[in-house]
Amino acid sequence: MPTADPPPVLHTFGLDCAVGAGRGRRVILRDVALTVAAGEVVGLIGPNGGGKTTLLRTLSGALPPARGQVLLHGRPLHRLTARQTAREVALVAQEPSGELALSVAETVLLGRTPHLGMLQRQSRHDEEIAERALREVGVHHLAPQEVSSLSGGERQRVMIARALAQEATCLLLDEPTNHLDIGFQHQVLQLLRGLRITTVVVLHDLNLAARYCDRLLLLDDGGVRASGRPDDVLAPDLLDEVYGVGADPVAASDGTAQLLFRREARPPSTPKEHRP
Ligand SMILES: Nc1ncnc2c1ncn2[C@@H]1O[C@H](COP(=O)(O)OP(=O)(O)OP(=O)(O)O)[C@@H](O)[C@H]1O
Repeated sequence: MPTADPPPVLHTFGLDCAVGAGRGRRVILRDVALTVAAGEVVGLIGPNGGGKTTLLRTLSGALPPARGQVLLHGRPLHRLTARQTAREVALVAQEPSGELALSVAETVLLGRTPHLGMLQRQSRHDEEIAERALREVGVHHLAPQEVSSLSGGERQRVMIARALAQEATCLLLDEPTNHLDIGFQHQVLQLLRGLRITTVVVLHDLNLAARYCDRLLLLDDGGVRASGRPDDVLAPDLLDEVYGVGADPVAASDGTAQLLFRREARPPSTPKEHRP
């Protein structure tokens, strides 16, 4: 008997995403269709306030869907316990919270928490996984230092190491290249690609998104404006419409398509319908 293909790691249908509660509740995105297969790297792009973080938080289970569902390995995310979700999904938020008083080593070891039983302490095995994650991200030398003493870029890499220590099957990263110098931006994205873990990553740099993502989802005006291969999504006409910036595609020496942005840009405060 033929075996059925495994379900995608992430799948949404009829998904509306909202923030706030009660009378302050606001639907930010409507009808988001997203399917992420095992090992794929999908980039979320779009202008400020377009809903990238809101979608990422909904995919992580931190925000409940306003409508529709998120399926994780074919199972409705809202039916999983926080612990079950944390074994499968690691979210690296834009700003770390709460870990600043801990050392780097302790922070990364926290990534093992979903794998421990009640009152169970981390074992040597957990410490080895945490040490490997620190090495993979190139911050092993910072292990004894307090997170509060790190630079923005070092802190960012520690948070990625913690996500790796979590050994989740799906990584969700909100602007992981924020604060990183150009060398580390490429290093971190190369590392993520090399891990072959299913990844959804918010990126503002469209050239990094083109280079490192298999597919892109462009969020704007309350929904998905385009999705598909980077070459298709990063079409100059669409970028002009969404960002108000002219872009010329050029071939990089390694053959990947990159964008050269023109200097003139429409003022971002001009509503789109009134732009020249
Ligand atoms: N808790 C909240 N209450 C009310 N509005 C919110 C809340 N969180 C986010 N928003 C609003 O939701 C919209 C989408 O925000 P979101 O952070 O998802 O956008 P983004 O695409 O990640 O933006 P950026 O590129 O600037 O990080 C914004 O208009 C934002 O002000």
